[in-house]
Amino acid sequence: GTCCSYRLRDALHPLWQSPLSVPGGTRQSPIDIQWRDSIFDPYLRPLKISYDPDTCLHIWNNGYSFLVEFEDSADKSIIMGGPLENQYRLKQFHFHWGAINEWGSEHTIDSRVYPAELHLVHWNAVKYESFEDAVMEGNGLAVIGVFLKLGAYHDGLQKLVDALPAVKHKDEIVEFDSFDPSCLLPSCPDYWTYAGSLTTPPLTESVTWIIKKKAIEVDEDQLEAFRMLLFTSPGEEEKRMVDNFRPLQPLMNRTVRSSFQ
Ligand SMILES: NS(=O)(=O)c1c(F)c(F)c(S(=O)(=O)CCO)c(N[C@H]2CCc3ccccc32)c1F
Ligand SMILES: [Zn+2]
Repeated sequence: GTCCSYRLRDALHPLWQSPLSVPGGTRQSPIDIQWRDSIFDPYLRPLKISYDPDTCLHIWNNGYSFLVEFEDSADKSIIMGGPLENQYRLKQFHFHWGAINEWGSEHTIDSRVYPAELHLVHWNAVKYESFEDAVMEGNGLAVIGVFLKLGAYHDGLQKLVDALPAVKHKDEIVEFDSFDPSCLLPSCPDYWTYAGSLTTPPLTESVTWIIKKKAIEVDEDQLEAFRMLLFTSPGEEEKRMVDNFRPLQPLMNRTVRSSFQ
């Protein structure tokens, strides 16, 4: 029956590329966000997001996920406000997803798992010279997380979905232009925020996480398109790119703040 295959699936599902836990880590990600334990912070400002579609460079399968990278040599695609002291530049966005719709997101809300999660990765270009420097600093990065749930077809996502066959294998890359990722954000401004880490190597504790309360809806075919990507290079034995999420990490001595009551 399906139940045992789930258990089997769970037991077999490959550990995400990063170690389960980081020795000495006190602010690791992802976490389960308990809505009732989050604290409304009236001093949290609205998040200001301004992306320039002309900074969009290419879409790339790097063997972990597929990502869309942006030209970040100027303050063209930026976020500010919210919990952030400075302006952060968009570097890339990528997704995490499961082999089936029952799991796939990295963060969870009251233990609810979503089939996928979008991450928009930004770096503090006011304080640091480069993304690589910012990755090592406590206030270096800001990642916006958006949950994807099964529902209506998502028009904005389709341009990405249509490009995926061209990056089926690891290290395939294609030009991708004039895409504005704000079309992937829910219209509701509400978010949670907490101090965390990258969820892939180098797992540095340099991320201010901003997790949107509202999920965006995508349809089954769009989710399935993610699952036809491969972790493997051409010529290697094919391994489907699925379950590329890190397990939940302990909250330890952290508070999750909400921008809403
Ligand atoms: N969930 S997450 O937001 O922590 C996160 C990822 F999950 C993820 F897969 C990637 S990656 O670029 O695809 C793989 C390399 O780490 C990055 N990329 C970042 C991490 C390190 C690094 C170095 C250069 C460019 C981008 C990144 C990432 F920030
Ligand atoms: Zn991610």
